Amino acid sequence: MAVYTRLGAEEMAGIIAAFEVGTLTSAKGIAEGVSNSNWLIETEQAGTARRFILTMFESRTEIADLPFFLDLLDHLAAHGAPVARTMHDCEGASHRLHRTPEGDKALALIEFLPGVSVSEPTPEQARAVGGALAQIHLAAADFPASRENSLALPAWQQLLKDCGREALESIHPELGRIVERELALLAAEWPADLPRGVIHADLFPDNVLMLGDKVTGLIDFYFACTDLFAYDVAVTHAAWCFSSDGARFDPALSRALLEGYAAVRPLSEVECAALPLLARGAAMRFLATRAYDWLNTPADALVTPKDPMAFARRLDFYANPENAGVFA
Ligand SMILES: Nc1ncnc2c1ncn2[C@@H]1O[C@H](COP(=O)(O)OP(=O)(O)OP(=O)(O)O)[C@@H](O)[C@H]1O
Ligand SMILES: N[C@@H](CCO)C(=O)O
Repeated sequence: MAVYTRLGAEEMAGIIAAFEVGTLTSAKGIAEGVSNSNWLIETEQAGTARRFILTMFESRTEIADLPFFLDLLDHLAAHGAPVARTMHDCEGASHRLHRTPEGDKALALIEFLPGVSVSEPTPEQARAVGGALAQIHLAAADFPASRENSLALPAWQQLLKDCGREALESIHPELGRIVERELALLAAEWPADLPRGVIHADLFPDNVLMLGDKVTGLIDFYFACTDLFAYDVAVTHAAWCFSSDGARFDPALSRALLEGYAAVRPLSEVECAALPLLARGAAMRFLATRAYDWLNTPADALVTPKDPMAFARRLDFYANPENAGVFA
């Protein structure tokens, strides 16, 4: 479920009126998603039905980061990337604050894009996703703002330290040892001088809308930041090329994703050479946040934490020298 804040009908009509997109005709809470509250909004304007997504940002998103995220959507859409534009309100603002019993929360109204998220991607779909990822890397080249990656190596180290070795070993007896070994290697060898720019940083299948083999929407840019392009390729590889439990690697998806990316933005030799290590980092990023959530989510919480071992298995795969050829 992902509607954390209740909005009454009059309240919702008032919110939508401020965006001047017509009269509200329906507002339905969206079940998917875990971080924010989302509604599918329908309005009628001059006899035409229009659809939008209303997002209320819950505690995980810093309001100070919203101009970066929302201006980025507009920039990418204006450069022809499959990304939803934000609807600006009557004062020209990309987001508004709304008073709720838990304090002021930010709201944004975003263009509705057609498409569904695939759960069993085909190689042709992976190829299209690789191409769309490269497209946003190129399209963001002249985006003027930047944002530090708040989930880079120092954050993984801190999150895993906060978990504690004993707690990690309660998830799996080997996890403490693996994390210690891998964090040391990543800290020693993380590349600093590869091409960088704005990256999505979380391009999982549930953040891509597709119709057949075509990408119709890249969504959920709320981890977007300025970091290595090849790291974003590694994140997307880890997210798309395995069964969701991480137990099975699919070489056809991997080949197609990498070819799709390279067809739009060829990777340099140094970027290709760094991919095996960056993929270990990508697996560690999701292992760290998932392990932290696994250990710190109250049993009666509305959301079920995701399995950290699914990314420990991917890490194991990427760390195995026999699999180095995957990125060759
Ligand atoms: N621009 C859009 N057009 C159409 N549908 C959208 C759009 N943005 C979001 N959605 C729908 O809303 C759902 C929830 O959105 P999203 O994944 O951004 O939620 P979240 O809680 O913010 O993120 P997450 O669960 O990844 O932390 C998506 O699965 C998708 O079905
Ligand atoms: N895509 C992430 C959740 C949001 O960062 C995961 O699967 O762990």
